Amino acid sequence: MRNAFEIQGGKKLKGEIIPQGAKNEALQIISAVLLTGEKMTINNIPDIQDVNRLIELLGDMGVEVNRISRSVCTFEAKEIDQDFFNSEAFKTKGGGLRGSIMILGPLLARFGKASIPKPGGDKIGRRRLDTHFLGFEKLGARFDYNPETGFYNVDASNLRGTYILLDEASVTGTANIVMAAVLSKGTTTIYNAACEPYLQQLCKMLNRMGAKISGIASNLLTIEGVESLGGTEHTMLPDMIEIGSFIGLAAMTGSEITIKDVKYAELGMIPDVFKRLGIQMELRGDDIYIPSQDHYEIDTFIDGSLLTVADAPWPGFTPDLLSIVLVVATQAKGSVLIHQKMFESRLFFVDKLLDMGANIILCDPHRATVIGLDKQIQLRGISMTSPDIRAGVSLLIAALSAQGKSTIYNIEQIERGYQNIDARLKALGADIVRV
Ligand SMILES: CC(=O)N[C@H]1[C@@H](OP(=O)(O)OP(=O)(O)OC[C@H]2O[C@@H](n3ccc(=O)[nH]c3=O)[C@H](O)[C@@H]2O)O[C@H](CO)[C@@H](O)[C@@H]1O
Ligand SMILES: C=C(OP(=O)(O)O)C(=O)O
Repeated sequence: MRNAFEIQGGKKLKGEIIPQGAKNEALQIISAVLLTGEKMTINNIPDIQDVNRLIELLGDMGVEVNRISRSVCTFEAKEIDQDFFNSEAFKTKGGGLRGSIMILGPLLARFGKASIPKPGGDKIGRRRLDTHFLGFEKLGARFDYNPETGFYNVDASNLRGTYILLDEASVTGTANIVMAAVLSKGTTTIYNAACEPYLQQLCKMLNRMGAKISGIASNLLTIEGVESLGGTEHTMLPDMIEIGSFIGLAAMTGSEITIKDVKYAELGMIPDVFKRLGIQMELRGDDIYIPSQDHYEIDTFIDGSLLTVADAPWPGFTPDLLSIVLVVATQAKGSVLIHQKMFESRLFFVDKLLDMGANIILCDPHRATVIGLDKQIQLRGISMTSPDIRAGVSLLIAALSAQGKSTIYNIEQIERGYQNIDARLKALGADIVRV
């Protein structure tokens, strides 16, 4: 199996790149097709493992799936094969990705019961699901977890709207509860709701299907339950995490890159965080143009103290881009403290960057101080294994900037979230071979 990339680093890249549709939005939107028996047409679907697995799972459940092209798919969830939920196939496939947890809300809303194997996803620390189940319970569901089978079973024949204060602003948790609430009786109020663009897109689509959700983009959602939902068409936003990854890639490799049609207004503080690392960029129409730059200098706080880049629930900075910020900082002038507040095992990949010659002090599992090399010393190519999706891309960026050859193993981790990444980077001049 060809599951490694061999990279000859040190080349400047040049050209235009189109971001894929957003992975984390796609997982919500595709789960939501279960809420109606009518036809749903979904555009700009990223052709990546996680999303393809979810689409396959829906097909196995009995949803009529028509893949018109790699990026457009129609779904009709007229009937669902309830026996499939007891099968080994469901255990393997459902457990294979984190996003599968979001079929629970729609299944509960429409069929009154659902079960799901403990979901997969990255090993980036503890990833609890309390918010999801506490929310379902508030709506009147009962759930149990069977440690022997590894299944969560939820029963909810009569969901009723209520006031829910989420114990944390969980992204997939909010999506799940919203999808359960749209068909519940009465009014549901969700406070401390996550409000990422993924969720805004989901809520807007649900409203087009006939749902009554207000407060979209805020952390207070009000949902008036309706009897049923109809079909609609939906187009995914460009993937903001991919856009951030490409900004980092351009800076680190000194490349001139234009990222096309980014939907800038939806990127929140992402461009500003990269600008504080000293990276120049220009908004041209709706494209981000990054000139080739040999140096970039990290800003300090106004009082002159060391800059900290930390994650926070939206509109804060997404944790999914902190690994990329970290790697880009290794070649900046100046220093920065990276504070990964949400996940406790997402910074350990810095060991690989240390092997490549980067100057980083891992203070504790959540914090790393990066002392930039200002491109005075290039990183060295090494062999490494990708531990998770974003660390994987960060290592790929490091390898593309490094002197000599690097090999990255376990690239499924990268490919579950980045579409055709080797071919797309090769088109910009990168030297990547799949081995
Ligand atoms: C499929 C999908 O969409 N995955 C994304 C989703 O995962 P997911 O929805 O699983 O992540 P959650 O938002 O539930 O939580 C992520 C982590 O942050 C912690 N937490 C969360 C909210 C909060 O207010 N305080 C807090 O500490 C949680 O305990 C957890 O450790 O959101 C994460 C956080 O943006 C992203 O990294 C994932 O890429
Ligand atoms: C952590 C991520 O994905 P998942 O939640 O699917 O593991 C991610 O997209 O960075």
